[in-house]
Amino acid sequence: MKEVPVEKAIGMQLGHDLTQIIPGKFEGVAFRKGHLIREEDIPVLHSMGKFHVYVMEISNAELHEEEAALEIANSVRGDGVELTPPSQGRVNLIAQYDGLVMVDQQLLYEINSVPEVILASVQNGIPVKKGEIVAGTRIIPVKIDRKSIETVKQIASSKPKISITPFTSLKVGMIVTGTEVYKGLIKDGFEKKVKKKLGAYNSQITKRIVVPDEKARIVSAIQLMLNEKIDLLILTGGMSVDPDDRTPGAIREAGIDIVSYGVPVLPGSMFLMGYYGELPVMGLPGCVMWDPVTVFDIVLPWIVARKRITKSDLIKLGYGGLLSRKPHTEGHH
Ligand SMILES: Nc1nc2c(c(=O)[nH]1)N[C@H]1C(S)=C(S)[C@@H](COP(=O)(O)OP(=O)(O)OC[C@H]3O[C@@H](n4cnc5c(N)ncnc54)[C@H](O)[C@@H]3O)O[C@H]1N2
Ligand code: MOO
Repeated sequence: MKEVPVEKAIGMQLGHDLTQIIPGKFEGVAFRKGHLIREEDIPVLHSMGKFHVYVMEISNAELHEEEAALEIANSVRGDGVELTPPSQGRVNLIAQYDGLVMVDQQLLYEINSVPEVILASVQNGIPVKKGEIVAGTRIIPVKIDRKSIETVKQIASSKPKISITPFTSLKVGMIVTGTEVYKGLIKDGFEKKVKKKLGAYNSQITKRIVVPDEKARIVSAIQLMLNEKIDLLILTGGMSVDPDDRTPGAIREAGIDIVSYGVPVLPGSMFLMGYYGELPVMGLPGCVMWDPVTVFDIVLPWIVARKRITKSDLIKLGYGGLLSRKPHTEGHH
Protein backbone atom coordinates (compact mmCIF):
# COMPACT_ATOMS: atom_id res chain seq x y z
CA MET A 1 0.00 0.00 0.00
CA LYS A 2 1.08 3.49 -0.84
CA GLU A 3 0.10 6.91 0.51
CA VAL A 4 -0.99 9.45 -2.12
CA PRO A 5 -2.68 12.87 -2.13
CA VAL A 6 -6.37 12.40 -2.95
CA GLU A 7 -6.10 14.45 -6.17
CA LYS A 8 -3.53 11.96 -7.44
CA ALA A 9 -5.61 8.94 -6.42
CA ILE A 10 -8.17 9.09 -9.24
CA GLY A 11 -8.38 5.69 -10.92
CA MET A 12 -6.72 3.96 -7.97
CA GLN A 13 -8.29 1.66 -5.38
CA LEU A 14 -8.67 2.48 -1.73
CA GLY A 15 -6.56 0.27 0.48
CA HIS A 16 -8.98 0.36 3.44
CA ASP A 17 -12.53 1.33 4.44
CA LEU A 18 -13.09 5.04 5.03
CA THR A 19 -15.51 5.96 7.79
CA GLN A 20 -17.57 9.11 7.64
CA ILE A 21 -19.21 10.69 10.65
CA ILE A 22 -21.73 13.48 10.22
CA PRO A 23 -22.91 14.13 13.79
CA GLY A 24 -26.53 13.11 14.25
CA LYS A 25 -26.91 12.13 10.59
CA PHE A 26 -24.56 9.44 9.41
CA GLU A 27 -21.90 7.23 10.79
CA GLY A 28 -20.54 4.44 8.72
CA VAL A 29 -18.44 3.39 5.80
CA ALA A 30 -18.50 6.06 3.11
CA PHE A 31 -15.98 4.33 0.85
CA ARG A 32 -15.11 0.65 0.95
CA LYS A 33 -11.76 -0.95 0.68
CA GLY A 34 -11.17 -1.55 -3.00
CA HIS A 35 -13.34 1.41 -4.09
CA LEU A 36 -12.19 2.85 -7.39
CA ILE A 37 -11.59 6.54 -6.64
CA ARG A 38 -13.36 8.88 -9.06
CA GLU A 39 -13.09 12.60 -9.61
CA GLU A 40 -16.43 13.29 -7.90
CA ASP A 41 -15.12 11.58 -4.75
CA ILE A 42 -12.46 14.26 -4.20
CA PRO A 43 -14.69 16.98 -2.63
CA VAL A 44 -16.37 14.32 -0.48
CA LEU A 45 -13.01 13.06 0.74
CA HIS A 46 -11.90 16.64 1.45
CA SER A 47 -15.07 17.28 3.44
CA MET A 48 -14.25 14.20 5.47
CA GLY A 49 -10.86 15.69 6.26
CA LYS A 50 -9.01 13.27 4.04
CA PHE A 51 -6.28 14.85 1.98
CA HIS A 52 -4.20 11.69 1.66
CA VAL A 53 -5.31 8.10 1.27
CA TYR A 54 -3.68 4.71 1.15
CA VAL A 55 -4.20 3.09 -2.20
CA MET A 56 -3.81 -0.49 -3.26
CA GLU A 57 -1.29 -1.26 -5.84
CA ILE A 58 -2.69 -3.47 -8.54
CA SER A 59 -0.21 -4.81 -11.02
CA ASN A 60 -0.92 -5.50 -14.66
CA ALA A 61 -1.21 -9.16 -13.79
CA GLU A 62 -4.14 -8.50 -11.46
CA LEU A 63 -7.75 -7.29 -11.66
CA HIS A 64 -9.75 -5.21 -9.23
CA GLU A 65 -12.83 -6.95 -7.77
CA GLU A 66 -15.32 -4.86 -9.77
CA GLU A 67 -13.64 -5.51 -13.11
CA ALA A 68 -13.21 -9.16 -12.20
CA ALA A 69 -16.90 -9.57 -11.35
CA LEU A 70 -17.90 -7.84 -14.58
CA GLU A 71 -15.66 -10.14 -16.58
CA ILE A 72 -17.00 -13.27 -14.93
CA ALA A 73 -20.60 -12.09 -15.41
CA ASN A 74 -19.97 -11.23 -19.06
CA SER A 75 -18.42 -14.60 -19.74
CA VAL A 76 -21.53 -16.51 -18.55
CA ARG A 77 -24.21 -14.11 -19.77
CA GLY A 78 -26.44 -15.50 -22.51
CA ASP A 79 -29.64 -14.38 -24.28
CA GLY A 80 -32.13 -12.40 -22.23
CA VAL A 81 -29.71 -11.61 -19.41
CA GLU A 82 -28.29 -8.18 -18.53
CA LEU A 83 -25.82 -7.10 -15.87
CA THR A 84 -26.12 -4.65 -13.01
CA PRO A 85 -23.21 -2.29 -12.32
CA PRO A 86 -20.96 -3.69 -9.62
CA SER A 87 -21.96 -2.85 -6.07
CA GLN A 88 -19.55 -3.69 -3.26
CA GLY A 89 -17.82 -6.02 -5.66
CA ARG A 90 -20.93 -7.94 -6.71
CA VAL A 91 -22.46 -8.08 -10.19
CA ASN A 92 -25.97 -9.47 -10.71
CA LEU A 93 -27.40 -11.15 -13.80
CA ILE A 94 -30.95 -9.97 -14.40
CA ALA A 95 -33.74 -11.43 -16.56
CA GLN A 96 -34.65 -9.02 -19.37
CA TYR A 97 -38.08 -10.63 -19.89
CA ASP A 98 -40.33 -13.32 -18.40
CA GLY A 99 -39.16 -16.77 -19.38
CA LEU A 100 -37.50 -20.02 -18.52
CA VAL A 101 -34.00 -19.68 -17.08
CA MET A 102 -31.41 -22.08 -18.41
CA VAL A 103 -28.39 -22.78 -16.19
CA ASP A 104 -25.79 -25.43 -16.88
CA GLN A 105 -24.86 -27.11 -13.59
CA GLN A 106 -21.46 -28.14 -14.87
CA LEU A 107 -20.68 -24.52 -15.80
CA LEU A 108 -21.33 -23.44 -12.22
CA TYR A 109 -19.41 -26.35 -10.78
CA GLU A 110 -16.32 -25.63 -12.83
CA ILE A 111 -16.36 -21.86 -12.32
CA ASN A 112 -16.82 -22.25 -8.58
CA SER A 113 -13.86 -24.60 -8.56
CA VAL A 114 -11.61 -21.68 -9.57
CA PRO A 115 -10.11 -20.36 -6.32
CA GLU A 116 -11.57 -17.07 -4.99
CA VAL A 117 -14.32 -16.94 -7.63
CA ILE A 118 -18.00 -17.40 -6.81
CA LEU A 119 -21.03 -17.60 -9.05
CA ALA A 120 -24.43 -18.40 -7.53
CA SER A 121 -27.54 -18.98 -9.62
CA VAL A 122 -31.16 -20.04 -9.32
CA GLN A 123 -32.04 -23.60 -10.32
CA ASN A 124 -32.09 -24.61 -13.94
CA GLY A 125 -35.43 -24.62 -15.75
CA ILE A 126 -37.50 -22.49 -13.43
CA PRO A 127 -39.79 -19.67 -14.60
CA VAL A 128 -38.51 -16.17 -13.85
CA LYS A 129 -39.95 -12.70 -14.22
CA LYS A 130 -38.45 -9.73 -15.97
CA GLY A 131 -36.14 -7.86 -13.59
CA GLU A 132 -35.48 -10.80 -11.28
CA ILE A 133 -31.93 -11.71 -10.35
CA VAL A 134 -31.02 -15.10 -11.82
CA ALA A 135 -27.37 -15.19 -10.75
CA GLY A 136 -24.77 -13.17 -8.86
CA THR A 137 -21.00 -13.21 -8.96
CA ARG A 138 -18.01 -11.74 -7.15
CA ILE A 139 -14.49 -12.57 -6.14
CA ILE A 140 -13.59 -13.10 -2.50
CA PRO A 141 -10.52 -10.79 -2.14
CA VAL A 142 -10.41 -7.19 -3.48
CA LYS A 143 -8.11 -8.18 -6.30
CA ILE A 144 -7.33 -11.35 -8.18
CA ASP A 145 -4.79 -12.71 -10.64
CA ARG A 146 -5.88 -12.10 -14.22
CA LYS A 147 -5.00 -15.74 -14.84
CA SER A 148 -7.90 -16.87 -12.66
CA ILE A 149 -10.34 -14.78 -14.68
CA GLU A 150 -8.83 -16.14 -17.90
CA THR A 151 -9.53 -19.64 -16.57
CA VAL A 152 -13.15 -18.64 -15.90
CA LYS A 153 -13.51 -17.32 -19.45
CA GLN A 154 -11.99 -20.48 -20.85
CA ILE A 155 -14.48 -22.63 -18.95
CA ALA A 156 -17.42 -20.45 -19.99
CA SER A 157 -16.45 -20.44 -23.65
CA SER A 158 -17.18 -24.14 -24.08
CA LYS A 159 -20.41 -24.33 -22.06
CA PRO A 160 -24.01 -23.15 -22.43
CA LYS A 161 -24.44 -19.65 -21.00
CA ILE A 162 -27.02 -18.58 -18.42
CA SER A 163 -29.96 -17.52 -20.57
CA ILE A 164 -33.69 -16.86 -20.60
CA THR A 165 -35.98 -18.52 -23.15
CA PRO A 166 -39.04 -16.31 -23.61
CA PHE A 167 -42.53 -17.60 -22.93
CA THR A 168 -45.09 -17.86 -25.69
CA SER A 169 -48.78 -18.57 -25.23
CA LEU A 170 -50.40 -21.91 -25.91
CA LYS A 171 -53.66 -23.15 -27.36
CA VAL A 172 -54.37 -26.33 -25.48
CA GLY A 173 -56.54 -29.33 -26.32
CA MET A 174 -57.80 -31.32 -23.34
CA ILE A 175 -59.16 -34.86 -23.27
CA VAL A 176 -60.78 -35.77 -19.95
CA THR A 177 -61.05 -39.55 -19.49
CA GLY A 178 -63.27 -41.28 -16.95
CA THR A 179 -66.55 -43.10 -17.32
CA GLU A 180 -67.79 -41.53 -14.08
CA VAL A 181 -67.18 -38.05 -15.50
CA TYR A 182 -68.56 -38.94 -18.95
CA LYS A 183 -71.76 -40.27 -17.39
CA GLY A 184 -72.11 -37.17 -15.26
CA LEU A 185 -71.79 -39.11 -11.98
CA ILE A 186 -69.12 -36.62 -10.92
CA LYS A 187 -68.13 -33.19 -12.16
CA ASP A 188 -64.81 -32.81 -13.97
CA GLY A 189 -62.31 -31.44 -11.48
CA PHE A 190 -59.40 -31.14 -13.90
CA GLU A 191 -60.60 -28.37 -16.17
CA LYS A 192 -60.72 -25.64 -13.54
CA LYS A 193 -57.30 -26.55 -12.14
CA VAL A 194 -55.57 -26.84 -15.52
CA LYS A 195 -57.24 -23.66 -16.79
CA LYS A 196 -55.89 -21.71 -13.84
CA LYS A 197 -52.34 -22.99 -14.31
CA LEU A 198 -52.42 -22.29 -18.05
CA GLY A 199 -53.83 -18.83 -17.37
CA ALA A 200 -50.70 -17.91 -15.45
CA TYR A 201 -48.84 -18.35 -18.75
CA ASN A 202 -51.35 -16.55 -20.96
CA SER A 203 -52.52 -19.86 -22.33
CA GLN A 204 -55.95 -21.42 -22.66
CA ILE A 205 -57.94 -24.54 -23.37
CA THR A 206 -59.38 -24.12 -26.86
CA LYS A 207 -60.99 -27.56 -27.18
CA ARG A 208 -62.11 -30.06 -24.58
CA ILE A 209 -63.52 -33.57 -25.06
CA VAL A 210 -64.80 -35.92 -22.34
CA VAL A 211 -64.59 -39.67 -23.02
CA PRO A 212 -65.26 -42.81 -20.99
CA ASP A 213 -62.50 -45.26 -19.99
CA GLU A 214 -62.57 -47.04 -23.34
CA LYS A 215 -59.35 -47.26 -25.27
CA ALA A 216 -60.95 -46.89 -28.71
CA ARG A 217 -62.87 -43.78 -27.64
CA ILE A 218 -59.70 -42.21 -26.20
CA VAL A 219 -57.75 -43.04 -29.37
CA SER A 220 -60.33 -41.39 -31.63
CA ALA A 221 -60.47 -38.33 -29.36
CA ILE A 222 -56.69 -38.04 -29.72
CA GLN A 223 -56.96 -38.36 -33.51
CA LEU A 224 -59.57 -35.62 -33.53
CA MET A 225 -57.32 -33.38 -31.48
CA LEU A 226 -54.36 -33.97 -33.79
CA ASN A 227 -56.33 -32.17 -36.51
CA GLU A 228 -56.88 -29.13 -34.31
CA LYS A 229 -54.63 -26.07 -34.24
CA ILE A 230 -53.21 -26.69 -30.78
CA ASP A 231 -49.77 -26.29 -29.21
CA LEU A 232 -50.24 -28.83 -26.43
CA LEU A 233 -52.48 -31.84 -25.88
CA ILE A 234 -53.38 -32.79 -22.33
CA LEU A 235 -55.08 -36.03 -21.28
CA THR A 236 -56.34 -36.47 -17.75
CA GLY A 237 -57.18 -39.48 -15.60
CA GLY A 238 -56.70 -43.19 -16.04
CA MET A 239 -52.96 -42.91 -15.63
CA SER A 240 -52.26 -45.61 -13.04
CA VAL A 241 -52.83 -49.30 -12.49
CA ASP A 242 -56.59 -49.80 -12.20
CA PRO A 243 -58.08 -52.10 -14.82
CA ASP A 244 -60.02 -49.04 -15.97
CA ASP A 245 -56.86 -47.00 -16.53
CA ARG A 246 -56.61 -46.99 -20.32
CA THR A 247 -54.96 -43.65 -21.03
CA PRO A 248 -51.26 -44.57 -21.51
CA GLY A 249 -52.23 -47.46 -23.78
CA ALA A 250 -54.48 -45.23 -25.86
CA ILE A 251 -51.76 -42.59 -26.18
CA ARG A 252 -49.35 -45.23 -27.44
CA GLU A 253 -51.90 -46.67 -29.85
CA ALA A 254 -52.62 -43.22 -31.31
CA GLY A 255 -49.00 -43.09 -32.46
CA ILE A 256 -47.63 -40.63 -29.93
CA ASP A 257 -43.89 -41.05 -29.27
CA ILE A 258 -43.62 -41.55 -25.55
CA VAL A 259 -40.62 -39.80 -23.98
CA SER A 260 -41.47 -41.21 -20.58
CA TYR A 261 -44.37 -42.74 -18.74
CA GLY A 262 -43.40 -42.22 -15.11
CA VAL A 263 -41.19 -39.40 -13.80
CA PRO A 264 -39.16 -39.06 -10.58
CA VAL A 265 -41.37 -36.32 -9.14
CA LEU A 266 -43.71 -36.69 -6.17
CA PRO A 267 -46.55 -35.96 -6.46
CA GLY A 268 -46.94 -36.67 -10.15
CA SER A 269 -45.00 -39.88 -10.67
CA MET A 270 -47.62 -41.35 -13.05
CA PHE A 271 -47.13 -38.43 -15.45
CA LEU A 272 -46.66 -39.19 -19.14
CA MET A 273 -44.71 -37.01 -21.58
CA GLY A 274 -44.79 -37.61 -25.31
CA TYR A 275 -44.67 -35.93 -28.71
CA TYR A 276 -46.58 -36.24 -31.93
CA GLY A 277 -44.06 -34.62 -34.26
CA GLU A 278 -43.65 -31.18 -32.71
CA LEU A 279 -46.82 -31.37 -30.62
CA PRO A 280 -46.21 -32.04 -26.91
CA VAL A 281 -48.62 -34.51 -25.34
CA MET A 282 -49.08 -34.92 -21.58
CA GLY A 283 -50.94 -37.46 -19.50
CA LEU A 284 -51.86 -35.94 -16.15
CA PRO A 285 -52.46 -38.23 -13.18
CA GLY A 286 -55.11 -37.58 -10.53
CA CYS A 287 -52.83 -35.68 -8.16
CA VAL A 288 -52.63 -32.70 -10.53
CA MET A 289 -56.29 -32.15 -9.65
CA TRP A 290 -55.91 -32.36 -5.89
CA ASP A 291 -52.30 -31.48 -4.94
CA PRO A 292 -51.34 -27.79 -5.07
CA VAL A 293 -47.90 -28.37 -6.63
CA THR A 294 -47.03 -31.31 -8.87
CA VAL A 295 -44.89 -32.31 -11.84
CA PHE A 296 -47.28 -30.34 -14.05
CA ASP A 297 -46.05 -27.05 -12.51
CA ILE A 298 -42.48 -28.02 -13.34
CA VAL A 299 -43.00 -29.20 -16.91
CA LEU A 300 -45.57 -26.62 -18.07
CA PRO A 301 -43.14 -23.64 -18.15
CA TRP A 302 -40.78 -25.72 -20.32
CA ILE A 303 -43.56 -26.29 -22.80
CA VAL A 304 -44.58 -22.62 -22.74
CA ALA A 305 -40.94 -21.76 -23.51
CA ARG A 306 -41.10 -24.29 -26.40
CA LYS A 307 -38.27 -26.39 -25.03
CA ARG A 308 -38.31 -29.95 -26.31
CA ILE A 309 -38.30 -32.24 -23.30
CA THR A 310 -35.98 -35.23 -23.33
CA LYS A 311 -35.87 -38.35 -21.23
CA SER A 312 -32.73 -37.01 -19.59
CA ASP A 313 -34.48 -33.73 -18.62
CA LEU A 314 -37.13 -35.79 -16.86
CA ILE A 315 -34.66 -38.10 -15.14
CA LYS A 316 -32.82 -35.07 -13.75
CA LEU A 317 -36.02 -33.91 -12.05
CA GLY A 318 -35.56 -36.59 -9.39
CA TYR A 319 -32.99 -34.44 -7.58
CA GLY A 320 -35.29 -31.92 -5.90
CA GLY A 321 -38.31 -33.76 -7.27
CA LEU A 322 -39.85 -34.39 -3.88
CA LEU A 323 -42.19 -31.42 -3.94
CA SER A 324 -44.21 -31.97 -0.80
CA ARG A 325 -42.57 -32.83 2.52
CA LYS A 326 -45.86 -33.23 4.36
CA PRO A 327 -46.58 -36.86 5.21
CA HIS A 328 -49.15 -38.27 2.81
CA THR A 329 -52.74 -37.91 3.91
CA GLU A 330 -55.07 -40.77 3.04
CA GLY A 331 -58.44 -40.14 1.51
CA HIS A 332 -57.86 -39.06 -2.03
CA HIS A 333 -56.21 -42.19 -3.38
N1 LIG B 1 -51.99 -49.45 -6.44
C1 LIG B 1 -51.71 -48.24 -6.91
N2 LIG B 1 -52.53 -47.23 -6.62
C2 LIG B 1 -52.28 -45.99 -7.07
C3 LIG B 1 -51.15 -45.76 -7.84
C4 LIG B 1 -50.32 -46.84 -8.19
O1 LIG B 1 -49.32 -46.72 -8.91
N3 LIG B 1 -50.63 -48.07 -7.68
N4 LIG B 1 -50.87 -44.48 -8.26
C5 LIG B 1 -51.39 -43.45 -7.44
C6 LIG B 1 -51.18 -42.16 -8.07
S1 LIG B 1 -49.58 -41.58 -8.03
C7 LIG B 1 -52.23 -41.42 -8.57
S2 LIG B 1 -51.96 -39.83 -9.12
C8 LIG B 1 -53.56 -41.99 -8.68
C9 LIG B 1 -53.91 -42.24 -10.13
O2 LIG B 1 -54.59 -41.39 -10.71
P1 LIG B 1 -55.22 -41.69 -12.14
O3 LIG B 1 -54.70 -40.66 -13.06
O4 LIG B 1 -55.04 -43.10 -12.56
O5 LIG B 1 -56.70 -41.38 -11.80
P2 LIG B 1 -58.00 -42.29 -11.91
O6 LIG B 1 -57.72 -43.67 -11.43
O7 LIG B 1 -58.54 -42.11 -13.25
O8 LIG B 1 -58.88 -41.52 -10.89
C10 LIG B 1 -58.53 -41.40 -9.55
C11 LIG B 1 -59.68 -40.71 -8.82
O9 LIG B 1 -59.87 -39.41 -9.34
C12 LIG B 1 -61.17 -39.25 -9.89
N5 LIG B 1 -61.10 -38.52 -11.17
C13 LIG B 1 -60.44 -38.88 -12.28
N6 LIG B 1 -60.61 -37.95 -13.24
C14 LIG B 1 -61.41 -37.01 -12.71
C15 LIG B 1 -61.94 -35.80 -13.21
N7 LIG B 1 -61.69 -35.37 -14.47
N8 LIG B 1 -62.70 -35.07 -12.39
C16 LIG B 1 -62.97 -35.48 -11.13
N9 LIG B 1 -62.48 -36.61 -10.60
C17 LIG B 1 -61.73 -37.37 -11.38
C18 LIG B 1 -61.65 -40.65 -10.16
O10 LIG B 1 -63.03 -40.70 -10.13
C19 LIG B 1 -61.00 -41.41 -9.02
O11 LIG B 1 -61.77 -41.28 -7.85
O12 LIG B 1 -53.65 -43.30 -8.24
C20 LIG B 1 -52.86 -43.62 -7.11
N10 LIG B 1 -53.11 -44.98 -6.76
O1 MOO C 1 -48.87 -39.71 -10.33
MO1 MOO C 1 -49.39 -39.57 -8.52
O2 MOO C 1 -49.77 -38.35 -9.17
O3 MOO C 1 -47.62 -39.26 -7.90
O4 MOO C 1 -50.01 -38.70 -6.87
